[in-house]
Amino acid sequence: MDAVEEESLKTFLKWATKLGITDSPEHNLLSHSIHSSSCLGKSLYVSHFPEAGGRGLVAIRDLRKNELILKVPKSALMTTESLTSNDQKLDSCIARHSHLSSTQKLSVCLLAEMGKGKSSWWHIYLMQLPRHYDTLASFTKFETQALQVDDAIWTTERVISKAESDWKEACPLMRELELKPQFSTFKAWLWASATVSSRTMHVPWDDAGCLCPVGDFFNYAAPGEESFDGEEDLESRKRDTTLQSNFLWDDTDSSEKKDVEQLERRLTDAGYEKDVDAYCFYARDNYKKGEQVLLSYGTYTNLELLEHYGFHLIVNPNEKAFLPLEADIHSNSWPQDSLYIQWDGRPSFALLSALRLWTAPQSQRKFVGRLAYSGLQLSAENEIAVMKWLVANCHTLLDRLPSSVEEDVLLLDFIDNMHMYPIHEVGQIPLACGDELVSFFEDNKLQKKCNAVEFPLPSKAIRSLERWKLSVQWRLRYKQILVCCVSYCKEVIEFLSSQHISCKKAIVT
Ligand SMILES: C[S@@+](CC[C@H](N)C(=O)[O-])C[C@H]1O[C@@H](n2cnc3c(N)ncnc32)[C@H](O)[C@@H]1O
Repeated sequence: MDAVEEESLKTFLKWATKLGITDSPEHNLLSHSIHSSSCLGKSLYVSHFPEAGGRGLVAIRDLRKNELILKVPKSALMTTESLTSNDQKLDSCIARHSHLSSTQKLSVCLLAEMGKGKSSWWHIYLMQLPRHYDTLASFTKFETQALQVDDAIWTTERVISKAESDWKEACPLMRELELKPQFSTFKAWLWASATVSSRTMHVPWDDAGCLCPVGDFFNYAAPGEESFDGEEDLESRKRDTTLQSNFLWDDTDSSEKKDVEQLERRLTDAGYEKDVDAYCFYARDNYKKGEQVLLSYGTYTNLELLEHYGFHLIVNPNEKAFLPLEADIHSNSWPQDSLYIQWDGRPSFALLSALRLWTAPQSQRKFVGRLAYSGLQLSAENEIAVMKWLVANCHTLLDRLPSSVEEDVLLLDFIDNMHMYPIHEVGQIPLACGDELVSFFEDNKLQKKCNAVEFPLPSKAIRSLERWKLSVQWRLRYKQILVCCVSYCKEVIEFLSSQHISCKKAIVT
């Protein structure tokens, strides 16, 4: 953090203190000195975590799981309501455009507030917001194609066109508000909508949520990593629930459902609490002094994290790799989005069950249906056929993609070290993904005389490089899951085949 950023952070933390934001919430808010120079310093402080989210919050003492560690009063939350209540013109214009979604309205309010510059009551907070984001909506065509997997490319294209149509719909409102031209461009819209998407927190009175100063410094940890007090993990509980509600036990005990609901609620470590009129944040785990304190924003796959937050995780227990499936595999009963390969390479409960049933002879399907839906193997032959189907389909998919795992690893290594080369002769770069690299240079208009590229790259190209890297990392992770699935299936085949042989031997002898 440079001196200017440090000064700006200090000013912000002092401003936040005056609003009653505190990391020592056990003390009465009123007794907490509003003359203190920082609202942090008792439990948390702002720090930098280059490998885990950049700016974030560090524990400055040991924290206990479930301990209340931050409280942000309602008066410090930025919402459409709070922004319009101080601005009559904004209020009446928004009211005339009631057809816009709540996120469109909050995005416009945010741009209107930015347009006020230093005269905005929120100016000090607005200066703390990132200047740009890497969410999918900001991906160029080149960066989108770099995802390689059709589903991911389609999702990105859909997200980009949704952002464009949202902006076009909001343009008449922004014209009415007479926003300065730079605050009503598509680029400005992308910034505002990414701010809303990546930083808002749920509040019960507005679907768009709220911007929560200081609370929005928490970086993300995926739910599913921590233990649920010795209970089985949520995914398996959820799977059970899906199974129960869809097929076999429609008369599920409602206490069972409540139990799962309760577990789901505990996925959120923060929430608006009406009785104290404040947003309250609880430690999701025990933290040692010096550790980054994280928050779970919800359960997301890596593509969803990219879409809403502009990052993804190397290890994400909620990651899913989808395979193209023939219609009759899922037509039976399972929702299509439950049929995937898990982050560890194992087929999901539903995919395994659907494949077992689909692989069984047509005449036996009715008879073995109950077994399959209960998650049981139908027979060793059936299981081997399922595993072989998975191996073959993973291979087909991997072969169809333009680059291999090894090539992606080399490319990422090259991207990371690019800055170390003073000048590149593009034609001489010995990389399997050389064509892609040339496209990156062309896309960013970086080629100069004699095909050479000058470093350091301009800042626009550096940002594009970051997004390209996110795409390559994403597709690499996808391929690694398929590779893990192949290994897993081969192990199962080997195990079942050896058992089958020893069984036959036992019968013969
Ligand atoms: C609510 S903000 C968290 C604070 C943010 N780092 C900041 O500087 O303001 C969410 C953003 O932080 C980043 N982020 C959060 N958790 C992350 C993680 N585990 N890995 C990488 N980036 C993360 C992403 O850019 C995301 O959009």
